[in-house]
Amino acid sequence: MDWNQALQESLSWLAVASLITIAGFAAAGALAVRFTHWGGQFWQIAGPYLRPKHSWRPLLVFTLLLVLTLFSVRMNVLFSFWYNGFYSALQGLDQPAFWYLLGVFAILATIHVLRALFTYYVTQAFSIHWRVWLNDRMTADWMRGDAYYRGQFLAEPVDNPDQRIELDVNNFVTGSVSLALGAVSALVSLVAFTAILWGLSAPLEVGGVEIPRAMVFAVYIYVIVATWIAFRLGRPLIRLNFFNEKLTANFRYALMRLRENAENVAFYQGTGIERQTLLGRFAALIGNVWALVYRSLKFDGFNLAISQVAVVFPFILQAPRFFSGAIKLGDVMQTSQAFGQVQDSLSFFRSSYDAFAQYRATLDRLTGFLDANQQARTLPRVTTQEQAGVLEIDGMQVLRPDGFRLLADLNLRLAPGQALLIKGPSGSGKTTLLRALAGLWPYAEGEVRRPGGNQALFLSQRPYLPLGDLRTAIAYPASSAAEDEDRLKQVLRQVNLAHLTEQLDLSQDWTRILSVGEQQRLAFARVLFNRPQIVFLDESTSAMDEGLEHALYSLLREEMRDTMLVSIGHRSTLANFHTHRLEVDGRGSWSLFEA
Ligand SMILES: Nc1ncnc2c1ncn2[C@@H]1O[C@H](COP(=O)(O)OP(=O)(O)OP(=O)(O)O)[C@@H](O)[C@H]1O
Repeated sequence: MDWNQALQESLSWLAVASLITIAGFAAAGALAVRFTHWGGQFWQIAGPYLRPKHSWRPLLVFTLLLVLTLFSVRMNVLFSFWYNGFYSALQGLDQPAFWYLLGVFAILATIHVLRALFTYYVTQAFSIHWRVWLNDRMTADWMRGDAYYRGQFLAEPVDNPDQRIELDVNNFVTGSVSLALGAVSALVSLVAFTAILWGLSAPLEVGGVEIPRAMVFAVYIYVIVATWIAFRLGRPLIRLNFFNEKLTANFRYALMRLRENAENVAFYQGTGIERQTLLGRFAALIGNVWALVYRSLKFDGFNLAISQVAVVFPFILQAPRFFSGAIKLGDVMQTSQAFGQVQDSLSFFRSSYDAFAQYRATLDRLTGFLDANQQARTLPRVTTQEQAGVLEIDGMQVLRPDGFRLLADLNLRLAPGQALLIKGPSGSGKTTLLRALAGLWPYAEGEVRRPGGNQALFLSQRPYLPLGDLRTAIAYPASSAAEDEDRLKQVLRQVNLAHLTEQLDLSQDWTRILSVGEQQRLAFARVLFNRPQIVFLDESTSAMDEGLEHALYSLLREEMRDTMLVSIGHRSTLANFHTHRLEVDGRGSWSLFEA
């Protein structure tokens, strides 16, 4: 190799290889997207990001990554020629060449280090931007059209959306980048180093038959046979790794559930049975870990042995020519290196089999998630029109998921300041009616006109406090600004939670700290803070005594005279605060009374 020409040659090699690789990659990518299932899935997830319509940047950066991958292959090729020259100089006791090649090495090594760091940075930046975009898309898609809630009504609801958003998005991005660049690197290295081996190999006579370029054929046969055996040995690892993830998740879920329900378990003194569950799940996990260990012993043992043989195999093949003086030490060393590179490149496809299987599982989970969200959005819901200052229900039918009719043909109208109390036996569909009015319940028909957006507030049976500080919890779903401080304190005092006024900025797990009754009072503070035109209260005072319930309803009526109320409640004392009463029997019939 003429090192004076190396830069120029390398640049033209890089230009040609880049053009071929980019064209080949684009063509292979388009074919995969068009004709393979996984390609289609990939495009469903990543298409909107990679399309130039969105931005040219991702495509340009990925192209840069392809070029950097080729650059890395070229560096390896240069190093292999450097080794050749260096060992030949040593063998020839050629001191000037020795020092000259050390100088060349300094340049090569500097470029190599800078290239590696730059490639690392660009790969990470590309992955991070992609992950940010994908996370944004997935969470937005999950929230859009209430898919996160309505997904439960699908025939096959998706499991663990949290895992899909957090873990699978990350795995998808890293998997896509590493598999794509790994395959390109392996293929280009394969071509480049096969060419080097081709140049270094001589014919070999086996049983009187002369095999031309025997070295190249020997490498391929060696690696293909080794790959096939390793593949057979390693195949069960895919299943074992899959189980490992699943069993770990099961164990972690059991631990998390115990933590979530600590108080209940403690009251029941149920630690014995909980421990049994934990140990049972852990035993399953550990059983699988042992299976992984035994399988890895065979698999890694074989791989280690093969790579040890691979150290000497090229030397053995080239030994006769070296000792006969036909080739130099440098050629032998370069042969060994090229042999290693070809072996690595071919091995990539074997070792990636596992990674690719996991990648396909990730694709399944992400596309399954997007499809389920889409289906959840297309589930029917009552037609809701936003209209200020009125609640009108026309021809509403509410069914159970099994088709049983809970409520038939409901019609009613509320004007500002009016209040409706819904009563009926347990399980008669009162909460479900509120779900239908909120547009959440898919098994309902009819038309609803009511205030929308922030002007309607639904307080559900189980109080909900978001993560974060207390001011966020009070203002929810609105956000609170600094100037709201006085109003926040005032509404807290109004609902008898004056002791919390100094803790507005404290981030705690408020659901755990506050009693259910206090959480219900906080929900009333939320109503007073947001002042909506209509409030739906589903047994929102169930944990309070009658006196407190009376005080809070009186407060609502005094402070928000024009607000419409729709309450569900069992206590007769509630009737005083409502202008209308709707009684449902849970079999379709209903009666409306005016107070
Ligand atoms: N997601 C669901 N899947 C299947 N059935 C459901 C679902 N949600 C509610 N149901 C059923 O619909 C019926 C009405 O439930 P709903 O919660 O509306 O009753 P309710 O009148 O509010 O009862 P309670 O007074 O006890 O709160 C019940 O039989 C319940 O089991």
